Amino acid sequence: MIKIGLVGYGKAGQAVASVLREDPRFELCWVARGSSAESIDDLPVVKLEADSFGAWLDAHPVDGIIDFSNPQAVLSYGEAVRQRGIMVVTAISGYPPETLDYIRDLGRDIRIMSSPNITLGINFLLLAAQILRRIAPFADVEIVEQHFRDKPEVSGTARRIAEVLDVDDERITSLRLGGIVGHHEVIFGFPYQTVRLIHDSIRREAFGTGAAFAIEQLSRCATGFYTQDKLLMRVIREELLLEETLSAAPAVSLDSSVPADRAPA
Ligand SMILES: NC(=O)C1=CN([C@@H]2O[C@H](COP(=O)(O)OP(=O)(O)OC[C@H]3O[C@@H](n4cnc5c(N)ncnc54)[C@H](OP(=O)(O)O)[C@@H]3O)[C@@H](O)[C@H]2O)C=CC1
Ligand SMILES: O=C(O)C1=N[C@H](C(=O)O)C[C@H](O)C1
Repeated sequence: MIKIGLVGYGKAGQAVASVLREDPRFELCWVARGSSAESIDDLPVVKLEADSFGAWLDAHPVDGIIDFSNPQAVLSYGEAVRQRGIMVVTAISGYPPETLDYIRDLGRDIRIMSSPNITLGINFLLLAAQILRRIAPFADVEIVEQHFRDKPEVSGTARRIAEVLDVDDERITSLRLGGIVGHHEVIFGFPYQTVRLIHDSIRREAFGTGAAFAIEQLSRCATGFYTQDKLLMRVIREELLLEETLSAAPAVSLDSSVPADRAPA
């Protein structure tokens, strides 16, 4: 069982906590918050402060941390987890470049995954979009992202899509309306056809299942910096390799009277 500490218990963190608590592979041990240490249900809560977090980790040891707080938190817990070899899945979407550099540096000593969108659906869309971009670099590309009314910044997901497709952020259109959890659409404009790749996060629990996938995959990885699309590609590659191995395996006769090379396919 993987023991987890959750950093951030806001809109996303609460949904992630509910998914983790229902999954028998994990034990959610505690929550770190920014402003209060009031307990949540039966969960221990700590106010995240750099100078005391190491002692908290020693008293409340975990195998991994999942971060749905804000871009500053990793600067408060990074060295404490580095010293203890604790793996990290951070889902923060708006890291400044220097903080991303710090996270990559943490990857020299621990397993750490950082992705602006942790859903499996978006990371599959990223892989599909990159394939289409490679075979049709001449196509026009536009990106649409839609989120709940109060989301202040352009989605980190949209910026990541623009980055991997090598298109300018000016091709991103952002809409803010109602309670939309997260909608992303990549539109490829060809002369005589249009391809639309669309992903909708219907409920924030989608971020919980993505985080569960990430921390479980990360527990099988070597020390290093990872992204969710790389962890997903790792599983796809393993599956394809397994399929290739199985299909290349010689036919095996279960009937000793029939030579293996004559066994039915
Ligand atoms: N990668 C992905 O797939 C997703 C990423 N996100 C990202 O996750 C982040 C949080 O989103 P959302 O839940 O909507 O935001 P909220 O504002 O609802 O929640 C943020 C939470 O972080 C806590 N927090 C703030 N500072 C600290 C700190 N230093 N240490 C610990 N906790 C802290 C706050 O705790 P308190 O209330 O106690 O101050 C608050 O509860 C955003 O960056 C968002 O972009 C969100 C969804 C999906
Ligand atoms: O703030 C959110 O909620 C989300 N933020 C991420 C982003 O900025 O891309 C991911 C997801 O769309 C939800």
